[in-house]
Amino acid sequence: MSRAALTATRLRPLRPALPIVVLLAAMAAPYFGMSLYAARTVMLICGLALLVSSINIVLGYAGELAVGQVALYATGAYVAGYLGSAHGVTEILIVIPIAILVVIVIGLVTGIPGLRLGGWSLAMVTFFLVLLLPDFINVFEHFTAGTLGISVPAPTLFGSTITGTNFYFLTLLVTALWFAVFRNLVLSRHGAAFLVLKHSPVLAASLGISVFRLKLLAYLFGAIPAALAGVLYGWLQNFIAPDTFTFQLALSILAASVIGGSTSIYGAFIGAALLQITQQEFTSFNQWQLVLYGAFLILAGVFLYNGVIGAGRQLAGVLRRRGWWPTVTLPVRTEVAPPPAAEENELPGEELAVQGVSKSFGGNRALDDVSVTAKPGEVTAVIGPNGSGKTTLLNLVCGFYRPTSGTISLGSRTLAGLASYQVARAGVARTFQTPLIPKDLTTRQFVATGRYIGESAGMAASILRLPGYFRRTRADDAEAGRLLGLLGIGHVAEDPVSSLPLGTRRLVEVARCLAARPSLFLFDEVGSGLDESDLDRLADAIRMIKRAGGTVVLVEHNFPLVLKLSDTIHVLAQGRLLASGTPDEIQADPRVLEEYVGSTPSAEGPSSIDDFAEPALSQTEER
Ligand SMILES: Nc1ncnc2c1ncn2[C@@H]1O[C@H](COP(=O)(O)OP(=O)(O)OP(=O)(O)O)[C@@H](O)[C@H]1O
Repeated sequence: MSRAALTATRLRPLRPALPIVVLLAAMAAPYFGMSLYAARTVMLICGLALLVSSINIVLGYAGELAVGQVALYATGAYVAGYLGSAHGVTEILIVIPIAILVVIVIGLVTGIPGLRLGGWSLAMVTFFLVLLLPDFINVFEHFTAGTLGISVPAPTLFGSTITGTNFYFLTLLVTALWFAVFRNLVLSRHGAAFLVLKHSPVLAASLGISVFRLKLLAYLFGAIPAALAGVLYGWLQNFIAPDTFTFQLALSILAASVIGGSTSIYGAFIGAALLQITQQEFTSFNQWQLVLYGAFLILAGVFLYNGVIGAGRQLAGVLRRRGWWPTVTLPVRTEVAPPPAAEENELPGEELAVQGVSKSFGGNRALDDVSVTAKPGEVTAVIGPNGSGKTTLLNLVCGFYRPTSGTISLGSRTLAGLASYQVARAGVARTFQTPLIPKDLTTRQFVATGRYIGESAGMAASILRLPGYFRRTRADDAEAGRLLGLLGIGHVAEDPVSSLPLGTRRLVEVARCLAARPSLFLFDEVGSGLDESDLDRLADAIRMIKRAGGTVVLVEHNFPLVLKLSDTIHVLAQGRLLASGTPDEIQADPRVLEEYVGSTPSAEGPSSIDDFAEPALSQTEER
């Protein structure tokens, strides 16, 4: 890592520990004459905030619409009711784990088929879960007492009954603990993985993330606060009946999530408070709530990104730019030695062998019997006119498509037939023709997602903030900063990655690939849209990968860049391999010129392919 990057400073908005202050104030309130009504309101807001956080994890972070939280909420309440009234089990440390276990089982039963089928299946499965809830309650009448409802005895802790102010404290404590867990998870590399998944499952898979597993994990994780909310609600009410758990409630917590900001942690409290207070204070509101929530969801979807929290962040951004918002300068953590540069630490390059690969899309033969090899320590370019099959070739290598025939291997491993995330784990990293850039991540965080599969996931370490979490975060931060510096864009490390212009996004994608330290780099039109200085930096980075022993496949329209960097060039035309050779051989090949120009070279016509390419780098530079 460069000294400059190490000693650089980062600007962060001033964030007082507001949640802790609010929690302490709420804890102290009973000692300052808080009314029972106010305490009850706070407890109901906590319960709703737990429910809303369930939606935030699944929808706001992992991007999967699931509306079954109300069913899981009901499950938590009924578990507390059944255990207490039928078995006399009211011990908090027994009831809460059982409720969590039951909702996780329900989550698995609904989530596995819902997510396996893809598309809107999970939304449909959970929608019907809520719709059929009254029927389920009747079917399981033995446990639920059907439409009559069931009493929920007060909870106990080590034999002492928890009521009144103690129950108020219990509610605050459970809510605070959950939000600490939620915060620690989403502010770790796992939260970044959720945001990547939300933006693009294709990108997530290319980082080695199993989309199905991560979505299921988010869904199950999101079931936990719903169960907690249900148990607390049952204990608060001491009686539950099916008419509480309606589809109307499902819609209102969805609206609360959108109001607060679904990709936020504490926005859940804003949404929950608005929901609870409007319901309590304006009784006429209740008959209009479905219409109003529906209208609000449409309006918020169109005009508001990430609810009140998003609007607040935008406003803070504007104020900060004008110098009206306080900022603190944090030194970059320098106590950890940065990992060695790739050049000092050889890349594990392996040979890519594509043998006789064909791919048809219906009647369209996108690739026809193509064989290409790419060696470690070399840059292998694949060029060809639009629609000649270059991206299809990359997609086949990455496992996004399966070849109609032929084999693909990397070193001794066969890639064809592996799922895309398995290909990534086998050591393949790629950029995309249109860079896939998630929202709500800084550039540094995004580059660090390249390292997601490099080390064990450490979810428990992240949630509990164990030393391993800090070690990994420092290493991720340092490596991401180093790579950004290497590409000459270290100054954007703390900027939202989605705010970057196209050229910078392409360089950021290269940094993300480098972070994975893969055996094979697949660069898809990575030079497109870059100005000359960016192209120089890109060329330097590719040369560095080559020197470090990495295998590079470069799909590129910028012919001068290709000539400058490549050891071997393969030319595709209409899905077939037209020519292969060194840059000199390819430049001199009349078939290639004809394919690009549409005629054989003539005295009047262009003399080389790069007459048609975007002017960029001098070909006379060192290869
Ligand atoms: N998923 C798909 N479904 C149907 N046809 C496809 C699909 N992907 C690619 N094709 C077709 O395969 C052919 C090759 O497309 P491909 O995108 O690989 O070309 P390319 O050389 O990368 O072009 P460009 O330089 O414009 O990116 C085209 O005819 C395209 O329409």
